[in-house]
Amino acid sequence: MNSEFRTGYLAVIGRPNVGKSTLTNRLVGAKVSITSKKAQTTRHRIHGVLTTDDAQFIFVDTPGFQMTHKNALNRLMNRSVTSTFADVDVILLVVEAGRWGNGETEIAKMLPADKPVVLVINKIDRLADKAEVLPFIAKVSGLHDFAEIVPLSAEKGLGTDALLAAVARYLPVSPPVFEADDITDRSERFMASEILREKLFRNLGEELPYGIAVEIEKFEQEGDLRRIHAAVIVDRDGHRSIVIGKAGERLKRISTDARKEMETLFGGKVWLETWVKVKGGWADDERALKSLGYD
Ligand SMILES: Nc1nc2c(ncn2[C@@H]2O[C@H](COP(=O)(O)OP(=O)(O)OP(=O)(O)O)[C@@H](O)[C@H]2O)c(=O)[nH]1
Repeated sequence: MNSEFRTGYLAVIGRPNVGKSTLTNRLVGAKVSITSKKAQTTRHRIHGVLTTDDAQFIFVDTPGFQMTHKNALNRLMNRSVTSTFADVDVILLVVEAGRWGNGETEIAKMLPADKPVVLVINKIDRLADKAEVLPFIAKVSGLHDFAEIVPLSAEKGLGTDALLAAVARYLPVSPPVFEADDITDRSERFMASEILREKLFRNLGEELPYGIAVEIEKFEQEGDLRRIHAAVIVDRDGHRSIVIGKAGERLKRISTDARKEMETLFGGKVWLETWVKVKGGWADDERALKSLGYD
């Protein structure tokens, strides 16, 4: 192995809708491995891993920034900031070409001084003339001491290699944490739980109970069909109704969103059964939804 191999943790942050998910998915794709070679040094959940010849990029979840809820930033300021930035090596702040608004100003205030922040200027495909980005770069470079500024289009895949090259420099020299190509159904299982978790975050917004977790209890494959049994685990009985929603509608929406994304990712039908479990005891009688999807 390359003795200069680098491995590090990255947080992708930014205002809602700037393209964080598009960027992360473009970089990571479905290639996720959960076989850790050594103890994880992060408290974060891993969103995805990209391994190249020279480096391993480990993308961590940044829930505070993934919520579309208008109070997401307040919430983040109150309690998530430290944990979002703890343990990562590089922060990728994503903005849209030509747009630096209040959201960006607020986020910039929270950036830690001791971590490299790479500014990603996304959606440059929208610019009629790519040179239009130059005055914007000049402007934003004065707003924070960015380690690098990289214009790109996450959707079109333009400039993403340049981003990786720019980011790799800030990762510590260290062997990979994850196996490079170990794509097994365990990794699909992992992706399934991450997708469901993300849908919970999105749909519950500010109501997201503390300590909520997802457990994939069964993951079976028959041809192209995957049968997945997932439990959403909450701390207290009162949290269950929050997740389930009126007449089970919320959990149904969450599960449908999750199933659709799983089907796209896995390239086949998914039969997803989801229910809510209160930590410490099963609540099968309250099983919210029996079978979803596979229509
Ligand atoms: N034109 C263009 N659109 C993009 C690009 N990247 C993302 N988008 C679009 O921007 C919208 C938001 O993208 P997401 O990746 O969901 O943004 P996000 O920052 O993850 O959003 P939240 O999860 O709500 O915080 C989607 O409609 C994307 O298709 C890009 O490079 N160019």
